[in-house]
Amino acid sequence: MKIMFIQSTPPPSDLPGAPARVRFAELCAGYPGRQVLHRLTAEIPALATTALVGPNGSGKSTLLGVLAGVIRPTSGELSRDGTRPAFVPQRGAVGDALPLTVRQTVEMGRWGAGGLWRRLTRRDRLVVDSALDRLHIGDLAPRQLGELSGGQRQRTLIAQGLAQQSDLLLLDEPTTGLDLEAGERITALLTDLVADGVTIVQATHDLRAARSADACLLLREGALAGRGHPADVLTTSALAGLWTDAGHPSA
Ligand SMILES: Nc1ncnc2c1ncn2[C@@H]1O[C@H](COP(=O)(O)OP(=O)(O)OP(=O)(O)O)[C@@H](O)[C@H]1O
Repeated sequence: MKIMFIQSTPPPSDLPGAPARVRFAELCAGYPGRQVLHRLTAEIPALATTALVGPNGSGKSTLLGVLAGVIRPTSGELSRDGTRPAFVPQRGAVGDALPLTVRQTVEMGRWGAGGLWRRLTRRDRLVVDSALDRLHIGDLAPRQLGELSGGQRQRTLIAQGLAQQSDLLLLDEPTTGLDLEAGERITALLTDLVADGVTIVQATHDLRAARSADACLLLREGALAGRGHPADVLTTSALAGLWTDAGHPSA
């Protein structure tokens, strides 16, 4: 898919030698009456993990929304070939009170393949089983979402994303609020998914997770404050400058 608003030169590569899964140039986007993203030019390398980092309100979720195709750019150029992206929302955005089991939650990932509430096919059920296994939550399948720990719920949401069988997985804060071990398990899992052919983009306040990514986009007030390898982007001085007034991310 390619949306063109303004012609501009292609952006340089964030991972030298790596093909891009998504490119955008001079991209502007936001909400009615409120522009949030200002002239972003970057690319998301294919078969790699990219971390979107920045203070609260810097536009990370909005950029994920643009990449997911649910927020339409107001100007600029966006090119995202390949399958429809799968979006994994913030854990907190999924209500505790929803009367859904883990399995039903993962099955919702198949709705896009054939519409709401349709009967699942045998193939759908196999895809769901495989996503549950991949996230090691097969034994939790009958449990209610509201009974799960933060890490278990996060794995359920990622399984729902995997069930969409997209080659582009967009995650909003997948490790934020988890303890060290649960966060590291999620990070390791995302790395494994890349080896399976998936391109990962995650918005995160978790600097450990961001530093283990292959590429990083640093946002400040909706503009790009840095892009490239996390070691080059997430420097002490860059972070100190960004978070002076905005509180600190988790180291
Ligand atoms: N639905 C909306 N309508 C209007 N403005 C919005 C909407 N969603 C977010 N915003 C505004 O857009 C700006 C960027 O928000 P966004 O959620 O993209 O930031 P973020 O970097 O993901 O923040 P956080 O780290 O707190 O999740 C904020 O000023 C926010 O108030």
